[in-house]
Amino acid sequence: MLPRAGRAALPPLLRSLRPAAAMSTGSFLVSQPLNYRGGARLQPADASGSETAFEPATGRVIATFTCSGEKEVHLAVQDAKAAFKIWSQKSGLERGRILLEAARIIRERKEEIATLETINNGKSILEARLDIDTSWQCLEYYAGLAGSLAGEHIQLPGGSFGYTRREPLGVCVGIGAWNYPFQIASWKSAPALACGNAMVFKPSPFTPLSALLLAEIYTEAGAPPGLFNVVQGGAATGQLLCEHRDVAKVSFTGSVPTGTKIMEMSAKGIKPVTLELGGKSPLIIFEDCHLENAVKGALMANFLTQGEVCCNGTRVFVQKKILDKFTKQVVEQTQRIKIGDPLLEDTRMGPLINRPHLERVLGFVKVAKEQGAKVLCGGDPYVPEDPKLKNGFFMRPCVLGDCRDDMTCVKEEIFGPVMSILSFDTEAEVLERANNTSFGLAAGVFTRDLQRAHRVVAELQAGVCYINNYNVSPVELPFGGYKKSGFGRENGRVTIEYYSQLKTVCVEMGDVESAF
Ligand SMILES: NC(=O)C1=CN([C@@H]2O[C@H](COP(=O)(O)OP(=O)(O)OC[C@H]3O[C@@H](n4cnc5c(N)ncnc54)[C@H](O)[C@@H]3O)[C@@H](O)[C@H]2O)C=CC1
Repeated sequence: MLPRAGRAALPPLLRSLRPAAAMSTGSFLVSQPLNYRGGARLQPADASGSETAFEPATGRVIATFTCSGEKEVHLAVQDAKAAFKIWSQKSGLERGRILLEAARIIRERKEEIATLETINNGKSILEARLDIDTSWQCLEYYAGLAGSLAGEHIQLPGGSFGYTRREPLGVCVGIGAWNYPFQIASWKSAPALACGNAMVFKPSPFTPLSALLLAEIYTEAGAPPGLFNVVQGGAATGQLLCEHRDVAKVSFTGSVPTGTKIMEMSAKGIKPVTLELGGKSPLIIFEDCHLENAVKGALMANFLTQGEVCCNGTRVFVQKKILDKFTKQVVEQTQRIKIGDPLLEDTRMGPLINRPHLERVLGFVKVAKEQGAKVLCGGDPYVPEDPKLKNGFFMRPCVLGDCRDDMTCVKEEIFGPVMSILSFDTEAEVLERANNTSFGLAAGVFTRDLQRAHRVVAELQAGVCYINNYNVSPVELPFGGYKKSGFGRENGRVTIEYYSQLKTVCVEMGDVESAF
């Protein structure tokens, strides 16, 4: 392990954030630059408009910042290129040691990072802490793999041989969504850096803050300046990154329409892409399930992070015999979810990300009603008693009954706390209906029949399947989608292949046998 830096050596924002208890809902304001380049925070060299970030719980503006223009994007990529030269020459073990130190710092500062995440995203502090846990675990996991990255030795006739080298790609770009800001930055950067790449990361303009902490932590852990840079901005800045000629790869998390554009832009430069896109995942509850677990699973599948989760199992198919019992329990438990100040320990659901998104989600509920669905609970705006939260973007979690496959709420990704319950009779029927979507991110099945569980999962067209649980994401397991939910994977050993390339070296030990 590297020696620990003392408190006095901390970058300014980290100092200003401590202790986490000093930050409370309604008080935090950002006053420092939000770009990070060459190992320091700075204002971008040029601008391509500006953006505003909110505290969703209060509706307050907490940051107004400049979006990076062409010059700033270029400088960030050049800094990353310079760092890549140093970093890619290090052994895997040396890189792993720095990642381990960064993981240790994240663990040590978990409370302040989680607090900042909650203020900027709105998710409950309980969930934000879990996000930070999966983040440092991801760094630890790839730190462990870094030292074992290797090629192969292949014997050829006459004593000749070949070998392969697993080499990094160069400067990788990460573009993130707003629902898991710190975790997305960690899930992209950890495997990228472990393989010897450098990264320029662009967070969502809704959640620009926590990626800066990760950047500062990498520097504090001993990464060369420029190894992990942050540029702020929206679509225009993202586009500049994707189109930059010195960028070797783009890893994107976000919506299908933006993913399509990323792929088109990357195609022009023949750049590999990883796309982690949206979903409309099925959760199938068979009558022989452990009902209590299935109910808990359905809530986990729908209401984490206010339902703003790509892999949520929002189409809940329930076998007819247990439909009423299951629905009753789901509704009771949903009504008990405590909504409010996300920094309070007992809050289980915070506000949605912003007002337009809240209105969009409420609009889906309205259309569902018009199309014949029954609102069994929630689905309306919520105003907490605490006066400072009166302008927050809260709604009550919603369970929709009497849903049909042709309803908008069953077909489209809502990205909010809205569960649609559908009934089914047979396994064959439910499989066909579950797969009848252009998405394929995740799927779940609850049953006590072991053979049925594996048979059903084998037929489900989804990149991540759960048996008797939902929405757990151990970093050891690959995560990613089928169909329009994207391709490439994050987490797990396989992700090394998405951040590295193989060089084949052919060695002749005899004379050249020429055809001429
Ligand atoms: N599969 C997965 O792992 C996850 C997928 N998502 C998906 O993300 C979506 C919600 O996130 P949003 O931030 O609203 O998605 P979005 O697609 O609007 O934005 C995602 C990111 O792309 C950037 N961007 C937008 N236009 C761009 C362009 N033309 N070129 C380059 N970058 C551009 C945005 O600034 C942001 O950083 C949902 O569909 C959700 O399912 C979210 C989290 C995880």
